[in-house]
Amino acid sequence: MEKTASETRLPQLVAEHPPRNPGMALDLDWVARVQANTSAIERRAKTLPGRRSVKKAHQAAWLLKAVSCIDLTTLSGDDTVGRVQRLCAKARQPVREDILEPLGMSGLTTGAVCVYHDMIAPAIDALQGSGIPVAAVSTGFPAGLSPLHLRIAEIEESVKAGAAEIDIVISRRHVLTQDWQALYEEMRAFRDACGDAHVKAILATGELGSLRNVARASLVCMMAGADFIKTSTGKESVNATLPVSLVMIRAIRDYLDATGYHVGYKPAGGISKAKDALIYLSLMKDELGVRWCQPDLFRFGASSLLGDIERQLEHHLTGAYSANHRHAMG
Ligand SMILES: O=C[C@H](O)COP(=O)(O)O
Repeated sequence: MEKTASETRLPQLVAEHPPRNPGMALDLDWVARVQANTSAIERRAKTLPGRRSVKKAHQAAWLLKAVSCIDLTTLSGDDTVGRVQRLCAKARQPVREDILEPLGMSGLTTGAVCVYHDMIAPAIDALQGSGIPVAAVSTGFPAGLSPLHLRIAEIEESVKAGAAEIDIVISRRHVLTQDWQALYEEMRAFRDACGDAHVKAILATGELGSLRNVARASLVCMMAGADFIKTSTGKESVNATLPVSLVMIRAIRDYLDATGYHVGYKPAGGISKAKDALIYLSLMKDELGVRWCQPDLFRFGASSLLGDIERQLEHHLTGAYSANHRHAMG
């Protein structure tokens, strides 16, 4: 990505939103044709961290871009209203004013706040007037093994409670047994239950066995109307990785080429360093273009990334790092 200065400068916001992916009939021949060359993908992924993805002069702008793409997340059994309120305050003002002002930035927020169903109402209250959407994880997150009718009812409840985005988990067994029809029908039912709320399909890629399965599951979920495909719940032993990201991003590109519809991408789980955020953004730019570096088509699912980005921005301005407690998350 290290090209001319104008190419590496932060792209201006594009106002127009592409139409929502309506999905299409399940095309099993297309699914069967999908392959993934694991060694080539892993080779390419290995080169990504070594590259200086963004010129130093433009790093602050890209880090601010990364902040606007974060689904600021808390998904813990011990979540409380107080914790969610503090997280929402952070989503409204993700970076301290004294850091933002010299960078000429105001009105920056995270892309969304992501919580369990019970925390939707407190999050909506705390985000009132900010325009920040609440995303809810659903369908028996993280394993997705509760009865189908309960998983669908859970989506409906969360939409009724005001979640604008629903992060569903797929049944991994449908992928592991290559039952694409079952995966398609499940995803279609989830999408229908979401109504106007956007649906992110969590593939739990660390449990899918192969990159080819990741590619095929990505395609089937897009055919069934997923607005976003997302790597992980953050609870698997392997979460977002660069090889998996390459496969999913290329599936998004193939789907765009074939249908004209834009599907978003959300790597999630274990992304906690600013430098990793820059690698992901530069990967999106290289593979799909700058349009996919905006929050309606790209999100990070992350609970601790924001703190490191704020530290790096402060370092960019002052040349020094402050203590972690100055960048508390909630
Ligand atoms: O979807 C978001 C993930 O659960 C967050 O994972 P993390 O806590 O590893 O950042």
